[in-house]
Amino acid sequence: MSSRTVIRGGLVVTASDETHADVLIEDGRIAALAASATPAADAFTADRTIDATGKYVIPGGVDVHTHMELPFGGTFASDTFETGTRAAAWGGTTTIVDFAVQSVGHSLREGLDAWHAKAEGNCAIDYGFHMIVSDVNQETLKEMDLLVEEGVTSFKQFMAYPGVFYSDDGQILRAMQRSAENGGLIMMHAENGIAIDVLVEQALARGETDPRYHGEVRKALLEAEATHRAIRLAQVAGAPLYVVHVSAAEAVAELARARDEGLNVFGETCPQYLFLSTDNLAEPDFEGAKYVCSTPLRPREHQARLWRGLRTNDLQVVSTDHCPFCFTGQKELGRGDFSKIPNGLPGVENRMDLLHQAVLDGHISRRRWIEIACATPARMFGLYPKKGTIAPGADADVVIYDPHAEQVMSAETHHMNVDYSAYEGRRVTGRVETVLSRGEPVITEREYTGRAGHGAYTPRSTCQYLT
Ligand SMILES: NC(=O)NCCC(=O)O
Ligand SMILES: [Zn+2]
Ligand SMILES: [Zn+2]
Repeated sequence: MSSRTVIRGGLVVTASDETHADVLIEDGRIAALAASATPAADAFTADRTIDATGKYVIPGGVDVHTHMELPFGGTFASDTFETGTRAAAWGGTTTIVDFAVQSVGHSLREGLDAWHAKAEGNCAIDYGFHMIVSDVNQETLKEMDLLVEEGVTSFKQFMAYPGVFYSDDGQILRAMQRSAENGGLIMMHAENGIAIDVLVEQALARGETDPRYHGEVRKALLEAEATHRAIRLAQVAGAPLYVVHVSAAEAVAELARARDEGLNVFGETCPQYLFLSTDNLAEPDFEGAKYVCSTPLRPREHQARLWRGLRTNDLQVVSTDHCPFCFTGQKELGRGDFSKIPNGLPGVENRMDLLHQAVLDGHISRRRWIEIACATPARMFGLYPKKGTIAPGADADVVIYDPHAEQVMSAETHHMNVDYSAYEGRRVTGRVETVLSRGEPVITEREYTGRAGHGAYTPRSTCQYLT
């Protein structure tokens, strides 16, 4: 039986437009938009009406960098696909793209199957997968072609974490050459991990064991150097490149230079680099461990360059790199040795709100908010226009957003399965009120009305952002 919902009276904000319009949803998709209070809109009939007067009607967020249940440093990221996707919905995100992991000595297929098994039947919102390639060999390269065909069209490689996820330059070049042929997009963790490991060893030998040394050894110059090297390897391979979790001003400069040269090089940053800094890493009593992630938080001065990059489109996407570890029992593994603190921050629930606050603070425009958090990530990873916009034919992944509601971020009230908030006590204006995923209410006026298993695996086409 056909079901129809109409959202009336809101300001519909997409990456390209802001219009007071009513939105008609039919069978899980956007059926039509019409200017509010006009005969065309009044003609919309529906089983359910949502009053969005005074609110924004925005596309559901697309977070293309999450790590639910990631094994790391002898433990696992604390959000499962069930808890993590529920929290994402609370924060106005309706699609995640998570990272399936190939372990060294195993195939891509084994890794992908394992991640499908973790996610299937458990997600509240739609999801797709990138593939972490940890072991580039002839078989892996062939498998990359098959994965692209079946909708896993992006591959993460690491210039960091020697002995775990690390690929050397030859392996990176080979994977890039393959992606130049098969249409895949290489996502790069750009830090010189070999040099960093030397600095880690030297710091520990000097007795520098506190969390703040994590930030000191993972130098901005070593992020910039790796970013430069990745760009030039991609150029030699004739492949596009997407650099993940960019945090250093010097790395943004490398991306900007390459883009000025006309290369298909893209960059993502994350809220933690825009809103947090080495001040957090230096918090006493081991509290700084809460902020250990890689690339690391940087001194506050880097933030202005990141915001500028977002405005000038030298950075195109803000995703979360959501990779939560509880302070108790997980981050504590690194007491007395910062290199044993599991790397990662929680944030899947906070991204849309923090970026809305950035609109209010004058860093970005309202449409740019939607562009970097919804539309471009969808385009970059082959999900557009099904995801990332509000237009006829798109999935009805829609958020009713109250731009005036005040909230204080806190672990007391968040829904992520982690015992601290990286933004504890931060006041922001703006809050998600209602969330639809393919027309189904997941959050209804700040009550969870979704269900594990509603979220569907979403195969992706290749990158739609190439020039
Ligand atoms: N970023 C981080 O610290 N943890 C997750 C793994 C990664 O993205 O490198
Ligand atoms: Zn990474
Ligand atoms: Zn990550």
